[in-house]
Amino acid sequence: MSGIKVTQLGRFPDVKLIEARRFEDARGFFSETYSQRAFAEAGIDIAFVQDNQSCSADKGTVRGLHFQTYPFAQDKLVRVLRGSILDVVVDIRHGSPTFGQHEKVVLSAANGLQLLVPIGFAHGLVTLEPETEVFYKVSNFYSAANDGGLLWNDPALGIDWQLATTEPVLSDKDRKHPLLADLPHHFEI
Ligand SMILES: Cc1cn([C@H]2C[C@H](O)[C@@H](COP(=O)(O)OP(=O)(O)O[C@H]3O[C@H](C)C(=O)[C@H](O)[C@H]3O)O2)c(=O)[nH]c1=O
Repeated sequence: MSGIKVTQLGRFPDVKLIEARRFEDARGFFSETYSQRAFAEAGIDIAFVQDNQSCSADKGTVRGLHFQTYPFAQDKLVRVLRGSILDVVVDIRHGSPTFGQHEKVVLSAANGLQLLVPIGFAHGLVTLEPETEVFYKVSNFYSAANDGGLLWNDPALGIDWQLATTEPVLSDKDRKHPLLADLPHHFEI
């Protein structure tokens, strides 16, 4: 049975940690990392339309916190091909009892864990090793006009990124996102 194991990530019922079976032998391993059938059988029936991959040369690289707004809002299925990340999700659904709260989890090539980040959550990561490669499927196409963000180190979020230094490697864009208090009501429940 190739099935997947699905568990909830912390306080967020809709954020799922997914473990796909690894068939190990003397050569290494094989894994069906994504199967529309296995995911649907586990209650995850999302039509992914685009695959993304990023490589970060340095440990301590922060990417995020990102989301796309409607009509290009995206669910994301994130995994690590090489190295490891601390993956962070923040509930940005106004009206949610957990609005502004976050959960985080280590995803690595070694643990093979995947994270399903649904629409309504901002997503970010910090690399824990050099040359870390992240792969993720998304349920809507890229739209620069709908590219949203939240400031990674907003004190109101209280995220411990476990950085060895105070300054991460960061894009100029990621230095300029709004604070949670100033975030427009892109998502509401
Ligand atoms: C996301 C994306 C970007 N691009 C272009 C736009 C920029 O010229 C360049 C780098 O984009 P960006 O700096 O937004 O890439 P990251 O900082 O890795 O952001 C991503 O990583 C964080 C963790 C996320 O969760 C987002 O899905 C995603 O925004 O690729 C595209 O052409 N298509 C795309 O789907």
